[in-house]
Amino acid sequence: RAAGAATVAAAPSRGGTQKRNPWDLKGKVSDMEDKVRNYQMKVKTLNQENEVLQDSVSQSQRKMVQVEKELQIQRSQIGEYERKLQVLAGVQDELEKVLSDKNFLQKELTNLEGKYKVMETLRDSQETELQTLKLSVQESTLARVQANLRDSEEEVRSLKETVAQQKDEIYAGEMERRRLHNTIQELKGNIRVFCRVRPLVGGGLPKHIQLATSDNKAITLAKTEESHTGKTADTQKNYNFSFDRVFGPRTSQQEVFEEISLLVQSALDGYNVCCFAYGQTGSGKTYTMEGDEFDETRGVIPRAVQQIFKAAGKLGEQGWEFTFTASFVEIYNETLRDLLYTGKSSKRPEHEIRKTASNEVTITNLTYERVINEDQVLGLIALANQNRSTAQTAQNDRSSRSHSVFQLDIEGVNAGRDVKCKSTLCLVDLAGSERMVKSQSQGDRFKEMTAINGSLSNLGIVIAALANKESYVPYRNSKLTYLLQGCLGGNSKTLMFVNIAPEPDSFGETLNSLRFASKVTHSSVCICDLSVNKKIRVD
Ligand SMILES: Nc1ncnc2c1ncn2[C@@H]1O[C@H](COP(=O)(O)OP(=O)(O)OP(=O)(O)O)[C@@H](O)[C@H]1O
Repeated sequence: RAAGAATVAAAPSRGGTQKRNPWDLKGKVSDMEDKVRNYQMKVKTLNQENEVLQDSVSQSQRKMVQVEKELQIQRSQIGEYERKLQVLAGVQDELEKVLSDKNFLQKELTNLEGKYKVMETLRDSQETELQTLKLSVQESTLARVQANLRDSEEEVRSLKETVAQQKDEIYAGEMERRRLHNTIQELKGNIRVFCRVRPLVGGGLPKHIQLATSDNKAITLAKTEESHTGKTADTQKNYNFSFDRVFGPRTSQQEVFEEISLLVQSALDGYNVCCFAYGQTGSGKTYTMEGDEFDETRGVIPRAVQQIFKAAGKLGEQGWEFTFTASFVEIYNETLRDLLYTGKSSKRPEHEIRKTASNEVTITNLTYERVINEDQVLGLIALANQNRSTAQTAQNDRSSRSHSVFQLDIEGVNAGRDVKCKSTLCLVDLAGSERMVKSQSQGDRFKEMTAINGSLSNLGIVIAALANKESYVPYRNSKLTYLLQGCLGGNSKTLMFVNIAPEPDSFGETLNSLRFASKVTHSSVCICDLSVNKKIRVD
């Protein structure tokens, strides 16, 4: 306002700076009016300006309020930012920490990488070293193994030589054993006769039969002859016989078999072996040959079969391989019957004895069964017995009147030695040898009797001819001897059991049996007193 006042004071008056005369009051009033107007103008202007200014002040105040508001907002934003900044500072601290951690880890990593590289280098060098070591170890091991191998080969070679040598020795020993065994058997006689006395049915010992206890080879049959006149004393006639062995009524099946087992061994050694049981019905032939089902009372056939398979198994260790073929045939009325036949009875084939080109005896249409063990053979024996008993029911007492022939063909091959052996073990249960009064026999019975007598006496003749080494042996005179031709004679071993019944009423038959057997064993020697013989009734 001072400036405004100054401006008013300085406002030009009319005529500018022309000074009014002191008198000129009018002029002076006009001037003053001019000045007031001027001032009023100026006040107006100033008021206007003031209004403008007040407007602008209120505007500015509003703006200031606005600005303050904004400032407030800004402040609160700044506060917000400051909080965020604080948070960010915390985050930054965290980040810095992480960063420093990262740096630390980075350093560690670099450190570890360095170490890893060192380790890698170490590993590489160690691997190279190991490789070198391995190679050298392998080489030395290889050399050692090769040396061991050479030693082992040498050892194996020498062992092989020893084994071959031992095998040779065993083989030579086996051959020597066979030779000696055969020599012993030949010394004992290729034809032997054993006598076996059956126990009395009620037990005890028969009075008319005396056995020599000294050597078990003699048997005496005593017959008391009553005085015909009554004036002289009764006389006792003794009939003495000697055989290769006499078995008393108490002899067990085992003891009997011990004697035969040597012959069974001969069969495996390649010699034909034939074992007969001769005697009247009920004298113990079947008991001797087959026995019964109990272990201790088993007879020759099951024991022989057991021994054969056992011995074959042992010879197998020395390179021998055996094949066994079994057959079982019955001869009844000079007719052959297959005891192993299992077909229909209506289709039962007929059989003929034939000789092959190699002079071997064979029977047409007969069952020849390959067997590999004892049980199989025992099964066949059971089948044969079944077949026999079927025929027996159809024809009473038939088995006593037929011969049954069990044959086991044995073939041995020792491929390593290029040797073979072939033999037959023949075990025969003969028909009952009792004679019948001709007048009492008619029809079929007569035919049977003739057939039995014929074949048994022919068997005696054949064995006697063989024992006497006669040039002609009448094998073909009966089916039995024809069938057994291969097993009798030559190097074959023949054993005949003469079974005798101990009952006094069998005296005649017993004497006949002993005479028959005696004829076989001492064919050229007559032991019995023929004059006495004439007095004995044999029917
Ligand atoms: N040594 C013995 N010990 C005990 N019992 C025996 C003996 N010998 C035979 N026996 C018995 O006597 C009876 C007749 O024997 P076995 O059947 O063997 O005679 P066999 O001569 O074969 O007669 P068959 O000619 O009728 O066949 C049978 O019951 C048998 O068990």
